[in-house]
Amino acid sequence: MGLIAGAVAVFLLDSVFVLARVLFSSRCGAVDLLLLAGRLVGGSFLAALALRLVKGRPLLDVELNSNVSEQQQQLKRKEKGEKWSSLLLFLAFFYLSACSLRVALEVVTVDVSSFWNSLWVVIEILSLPIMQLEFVFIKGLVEEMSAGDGVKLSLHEHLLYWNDVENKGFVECSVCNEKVGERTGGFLVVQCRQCTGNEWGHGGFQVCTCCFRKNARGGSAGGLLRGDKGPKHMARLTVMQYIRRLAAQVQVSTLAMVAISVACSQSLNAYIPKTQGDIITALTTGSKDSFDHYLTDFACLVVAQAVAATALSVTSRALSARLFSDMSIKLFASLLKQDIAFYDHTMTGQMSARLFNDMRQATSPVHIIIHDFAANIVMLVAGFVICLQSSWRLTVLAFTVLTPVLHISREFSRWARKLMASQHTFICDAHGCAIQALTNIRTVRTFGAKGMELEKFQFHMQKFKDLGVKSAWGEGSSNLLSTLVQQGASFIILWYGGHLALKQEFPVGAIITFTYLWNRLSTAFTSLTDNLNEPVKAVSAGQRVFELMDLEPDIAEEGGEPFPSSKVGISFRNVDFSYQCRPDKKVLGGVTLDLEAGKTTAVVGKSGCGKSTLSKLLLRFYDPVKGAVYLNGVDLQQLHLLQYRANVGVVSQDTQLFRSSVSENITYGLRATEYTLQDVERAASLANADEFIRSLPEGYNTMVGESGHDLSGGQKQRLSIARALVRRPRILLLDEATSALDAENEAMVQEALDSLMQQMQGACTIMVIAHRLSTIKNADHIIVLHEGAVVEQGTHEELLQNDGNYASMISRQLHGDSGPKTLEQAMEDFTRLVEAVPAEQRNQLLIDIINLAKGMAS
Ligand SMILES: Nc1ncnc2c1ncn2[C@@H]1O[C@H](COP(=O)(O)OP(=O)(O)OP(=O)(O)O)[C@@H](O)[C@H]1O
Repeated sequence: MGLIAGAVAVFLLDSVFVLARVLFSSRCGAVDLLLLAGRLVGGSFLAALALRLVKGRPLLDVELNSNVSEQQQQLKRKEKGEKWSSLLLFLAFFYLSACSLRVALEVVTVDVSSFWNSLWVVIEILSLPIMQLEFVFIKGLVEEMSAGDGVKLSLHEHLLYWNDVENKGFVECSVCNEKVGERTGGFLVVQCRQCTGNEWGHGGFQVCTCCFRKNARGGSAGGLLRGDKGPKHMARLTVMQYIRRLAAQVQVSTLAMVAISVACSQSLNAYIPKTQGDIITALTTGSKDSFDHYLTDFACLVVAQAVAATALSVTSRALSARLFSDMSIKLFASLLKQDIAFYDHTMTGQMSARLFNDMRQATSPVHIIIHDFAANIVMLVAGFVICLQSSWRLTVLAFTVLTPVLHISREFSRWARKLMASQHTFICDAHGCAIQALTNIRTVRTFGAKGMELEKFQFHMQKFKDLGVKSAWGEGSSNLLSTLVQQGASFIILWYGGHLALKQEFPVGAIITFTYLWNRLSTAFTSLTDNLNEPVKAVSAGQRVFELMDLEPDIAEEGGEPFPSSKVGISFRNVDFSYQCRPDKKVLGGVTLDLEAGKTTAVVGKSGCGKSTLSKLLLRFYDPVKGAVYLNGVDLQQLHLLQYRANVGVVSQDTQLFRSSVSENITYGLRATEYTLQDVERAASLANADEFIRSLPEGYNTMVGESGHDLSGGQKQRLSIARALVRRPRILLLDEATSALDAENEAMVQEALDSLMQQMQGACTIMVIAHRLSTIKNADHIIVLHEGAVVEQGTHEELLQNDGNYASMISRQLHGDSGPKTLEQAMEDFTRLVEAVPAEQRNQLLIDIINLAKGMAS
């Protein structure tokens, strides 16, 4: 409605101007009448559009084949409407620009000595911005009318319109971050036009019908932003909001210093041509006193301007550096504190791209905002005032040309924004591809997938290049047009000002002032419009940076009850759990179990039955979808998570090491005051790792390569066991990882694990995901998981007697999957087993086997 009211008001105002011109101007010739008629017709057209809009009728009723779906009809209507609207807008733009120039040329020749003439001139000058406003409203209405019918989706407050993805190939869905369009299977996209409605067309809300449907079903759709409870949506930033947020990161005193230096340096810069003009005028009139006076002023102004410009440069650079560093720290802190569900859905490349590329892009325009925006705006305002002082006629002429330049630049910036958004997506894809391949380089080489990875990278870079070339051509044409229009203005100044000067009606110095100033103003204007894209580009990067900086995890690590000092028992009660990316697959269903305080509980079951998921819930990487996990009767969600995790020791299957010394890897996460060197060596000895660590070139100070690639699997496991031991945990989670190790390493790791469990026995509550019979058998309690449910539990003997899942699992372990073996085969296996165990442990092995056999016989 605002658009309609504005359009009608502008139309009425313009009609008044046109009528006043026809009635009161004695100079109205044929051309003027033609132009005036055009303005009236344009205005009527505008009013007609407004009326059609009020009646709710679309601008173009497109005849469509009745076979096509309603969605496709809307899309086609919109496509056709957009073509028509581009043509109409092009015509309106040229027509109104011609009208403005004609009015300006006429106004400057009027003699303003009489009151009526002056009044007429003021009215005509006021009509110039009205014409521009008329264009803005025509544009708004045409775009609104040609948009086709919008749809109302529950996830957004405004009407959404079908978005034509065919021209670009794809767009990114704002909800699920997926690329949507013909390249990805043709899901349709809807877009909010009101949210995109700011002047740079920024802030698009695009949602694909695929993800919207999933979203409506409460599914797992969602983009990068998510917490433990599901996807999150952040409001889109507008350019002004982005600038305000950037400013909020900076101290007020720094901002004030920058503002003062901008104001001083630019107003002095605008005033210098005035003094230069005055010097020339003093020369042409032969006034020595004036000449000396203006020359002294000139010298003082130049020095003051240089000092102010230096202050500006120093403060703005210092501000950029400080902003980049402060914001990077905040973003990294935010990336570190997210829920595990967030990392499950995010590629490392995506996160590092946000931390480095987006951060650089988001903060880089600070320099541009200060130097090209603030400085140029001050220059334009100060210059405009000085221009008006020198000659209002020349000012009217010159500034009439500026508005078309602004429109051309704005149109280009809209187009370029779309290209840049696509370019950015391709470069992020390429980046993600490269990081993934380099992180997993050994797998890539093992599977001979080098060529395939390169092809994927090439595909994205090729797209990036194509869009870059297209953008370069567009920029070139836009520059050509702007330059021609600008130089046209310089020509008009010289032509008109020169004629006045020849008639002695205008001081030569004023022409010089005007020409110098116009050069500075047009440079300021060009640089302002050239850089219009920069904040837009930065807003998308800023959006990505700020939304991540604002993202709060659902599972808070701080706050809550302290860890109890007594022994801890853990119980799962009716726990249901599914991972967010596979919401339909229930990984755990109604799990109820107890890990008794100070006892060892073994969890056994087939691969994929949910054993590791249990330990992840225990670490509170995720919260159960239903039910709860209790520690001494207190829900884990009520505990201080950092304190809780500090008391849990973990030995997992995939040991992750960092690029630092062996001892730093063992004490990872502990502060220097929390351990001594003896603690580290003791932990390493108990973990069977001391000997191999001492054989390394620099012992405990040897640097471990990235991801520990220069250590064997067994050595890494033993370091991980030492890491768990040195923390003196009260809860221990062991994921027996012996399958990937050779016999010798396996024996050593097992020995280390046994020693770890022995050390912790009694003082520590242990949950072990067990594969080895001796570990299972020695556990105080055994829980058998099958397809996410607890199917049996008890001691080894009790479970064997049950003759259920556990008994058949043990039997499979002993006999292999191919059924009972012959006595000879069994003896061969037995001999191999005995040989694999270190000599000093063979007796124990034989005793274990005899006990087991007795148990089975009874
Ligand atoms: N982050 C995840 N996102 C989605 N699904 C997952 C994730 N982690 C595990 N799963 C799935 O959950 C199920 C249980 O996995 P879990 O790792 O708990 O099994 P497991 O019993 O420990 O298996 P294994 O003994 O082979 O380690 C599997 O089907 C697995 O594919």
